[in-house]
Amino acid sequence: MDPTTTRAWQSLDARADAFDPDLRAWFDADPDRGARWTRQAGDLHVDLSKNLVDDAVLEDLLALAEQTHVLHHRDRMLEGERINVTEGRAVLHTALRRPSEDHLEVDGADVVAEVHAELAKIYDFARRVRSGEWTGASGKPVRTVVNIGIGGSDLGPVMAYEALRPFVAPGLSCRFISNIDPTDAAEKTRDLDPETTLVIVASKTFTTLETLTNARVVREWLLGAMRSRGLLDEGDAAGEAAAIARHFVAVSTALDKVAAFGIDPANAFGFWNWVGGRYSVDSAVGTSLAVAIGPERFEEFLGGFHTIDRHFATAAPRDNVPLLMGLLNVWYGNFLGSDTHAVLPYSQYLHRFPAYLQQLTMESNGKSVRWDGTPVSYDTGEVFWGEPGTNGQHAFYQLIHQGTRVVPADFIAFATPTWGTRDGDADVHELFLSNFFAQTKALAFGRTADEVRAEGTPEAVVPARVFTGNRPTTSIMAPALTPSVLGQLIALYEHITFVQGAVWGIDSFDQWGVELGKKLARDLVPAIAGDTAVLAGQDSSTRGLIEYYRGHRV
Ligand SMILES: O=P(O)(O)OC[C@H]1O[C@](O)(CO)[C@@H](O)[C@@H]1O
Repeated sequence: MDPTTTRAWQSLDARADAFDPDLRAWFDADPDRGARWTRQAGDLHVDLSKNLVDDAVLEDLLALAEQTHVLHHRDRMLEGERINVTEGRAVLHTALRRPSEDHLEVDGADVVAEVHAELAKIYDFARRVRSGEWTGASGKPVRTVVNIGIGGSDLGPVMAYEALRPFVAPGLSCRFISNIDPTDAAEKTRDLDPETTLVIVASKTFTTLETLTNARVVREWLLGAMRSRGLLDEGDAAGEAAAIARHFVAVSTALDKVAAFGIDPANAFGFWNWVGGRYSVDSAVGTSLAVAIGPERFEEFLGGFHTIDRHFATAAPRDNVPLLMGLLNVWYGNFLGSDTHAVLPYSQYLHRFPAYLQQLTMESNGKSVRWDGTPVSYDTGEVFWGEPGTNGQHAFYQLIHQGTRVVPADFIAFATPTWGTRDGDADVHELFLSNFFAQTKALAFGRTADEVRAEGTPEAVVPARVFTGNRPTTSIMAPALTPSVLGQLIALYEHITFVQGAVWGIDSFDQWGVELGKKLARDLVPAIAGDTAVLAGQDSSTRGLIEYYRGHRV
């Protein structure tokens, strides 16, 4: 449906015209605003009070959710209806983290049972690798797991691995190869010991050019390195197959294609086409993580997702954190003119979280037509971006504090640093957190000209030192960055993304927008290689760029 036809949308439109937010005045008038606008979801303590929202706007936003049937749509997703209409698929990433005693039948199969059967295989494999029972071809245990994948088959695993580094088994590490730029695989294999390396080729479709190319490159590297160590003879096909069987496993929904690539399907972990790539870190796509942190911690990770799934499914609308945060994003994007949204984790371990969220949110909600193919007449997905604090403070926060654009921002922090710290680091953590607390305060309340003057600032400089305030933020805190809390954070953003897509009436689960570029890249290969006829058929810009490349390549 077209959300602009709802009464709630029209009311929000009218409200936005006259909206004159004043966080200072709102906090002064309501000493309980902080508590009144704080919600709990699992371990996540979410303070919404520094958003540009009052009770009237909240009521309209909740009415908008009702009039666009967001919660009905949520239930259809959770029950396995084919809400990914352009691909005719169910959307069931939430089934990946349901407990084994649950049941959910889709197309005659109990998907929860299937999930747990696959998890059991992954956990068994992870235990064998971690214990040293699984060895490479020369009998040495695995020291490095190399995940080859891209998009959802890379960003989730690498983000979660980085976030949970303190839980990684000593002596084990992961590397991630994603880019088809040959320097990526070259750099990641340069100092690797092939005898102790296990490669996981992760691709939902097992057709992705980057991943299959990198898998071939790394296979050649591994076999070549084995040969140069005298562990394999030139032309020994059986020896090669045996080496591949010990050093390569795959993750995919297309096990036939895995076999065609030369990986024994017995060494493959599957998932299902009802899991979108960007929603797949908690499927077999997370195998590298399961090996790195171990099955018990991976279970906690899944448990964290499930906690937020339950919250999203059951919490009353006005306490439902993903619903509220999704609706606030709609408020900023569609009514207050924000084009972007910053995510600023005060945790170095979360340094890949914004990049992960970029795929989750922008591949999901960067759409211009609704489910029924009709064009939207309003903005959809905003640009998500971010960097960990405090680094960002010394880079782009200037614009968030004093620029002309309003950038709603989510600040994320943890009470206890717990790991990666040394004795005495508690003080440093407090300095770190003082920045987290200070930034949202500065953004909300700013600094008036009179306050600046009172500091003795020369009059000529006063305007430049004024902070208008009223820069919206949400603060998310949790006790510590554990596997469970990471799962909770990911699920929170998955459901925020869902809520926005549901209000806009778009299909958040397809990604046709990535296809054209892939096709054109394939079509251009002959022109780049020197086919003059194909080159002549290109537009003048593309032709000129290819000619430049051909003229300058050394
Ligand atoms: O896992 P696959 O099939 O290799 O796809 C990788 C990524 O490519 C995309 O399809 C986009 O091209 C993403 O949606 C996906 O996560």
